[in-house]
Amino acid sequence: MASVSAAQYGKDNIRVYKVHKDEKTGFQTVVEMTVCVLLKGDIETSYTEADNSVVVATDSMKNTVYIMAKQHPVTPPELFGAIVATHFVETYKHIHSAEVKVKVHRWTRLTVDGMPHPHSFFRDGSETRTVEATAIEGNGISIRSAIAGLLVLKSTGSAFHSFYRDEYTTLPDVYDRILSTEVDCGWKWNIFSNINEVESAVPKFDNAWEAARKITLDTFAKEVSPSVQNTLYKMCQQIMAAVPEIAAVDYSLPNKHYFEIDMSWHKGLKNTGKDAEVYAPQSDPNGLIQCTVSR
Ligand SMILES: O=c1[nH]c(=O)c2[nH]c(=O)[nH]c2[nH]1
Repeated sequence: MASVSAAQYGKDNIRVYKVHKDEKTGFQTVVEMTVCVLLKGDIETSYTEADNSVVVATDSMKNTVYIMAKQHPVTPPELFGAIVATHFVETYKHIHSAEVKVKVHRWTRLTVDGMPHPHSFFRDGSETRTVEATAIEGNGISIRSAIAGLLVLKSTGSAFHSFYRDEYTTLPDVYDRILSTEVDCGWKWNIFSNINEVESAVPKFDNAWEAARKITLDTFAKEVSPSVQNTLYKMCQQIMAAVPEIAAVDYSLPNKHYFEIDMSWHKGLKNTGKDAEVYAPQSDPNGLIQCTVSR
């Protein structure tokens, strides 16, 4: 008889919105999130014997996320994720691990007539702030914070040459190219023993996110990049130095290619090398450069 060697289940794509209304100033602040909850524990019999008595319904998980959002702060997402994850392992004796992913969508306050508007917002790009908080019974809470979907491009200040050449190589050395990527950058915090430790760390979460975002964008802009690999590593080093409480930083960067278009066939038009102005953006295939840097 085959046995279950790994099992988890939960609710994905739980969409939640919370508004904070400041009665004094009349200003409202909004948070929109997409949450995923995955539970592990003594649940094998639900798979092997149709024993639903061990199944906390995924519908109940959705309800729990709504109730937790009402009863607790939803910011920073690290704290909210840790609260929800801890709830599941503490509430159900047979659940030993809960992984909660919180993806925060951007609602940026509108400026109207030069003033921040009290209750109107716009979606500022597809970037999200994401958190994976995992509570494991007896083993504390692990948290990975991340920036995802931050699309950037530089029109010069990037090169790629002197790479390995063999009979499969057609790419020429390039000393001036376009560099574009969609940043996925994560940082793992040292393990928290319990929810109180996460609460004490609250001011650090926003600071780390701001530092990682600034370092990523500043380095992308300022560095003359010899490769995605090296630029990514320089970002990792700076984030590790800026946030002492993290154990590791990881990046996953697609290299979104922009191809030169040879127009010499049309009346000798010059559009390559230093004359390149019109390019063909490629949707696929793309390079994919990943790295994790630890202490
Ligand atoms: O920055 C780069 N890294 C690579 O590994 C690579 N490979 C490639 O074809 N172009 C690039 N660019």
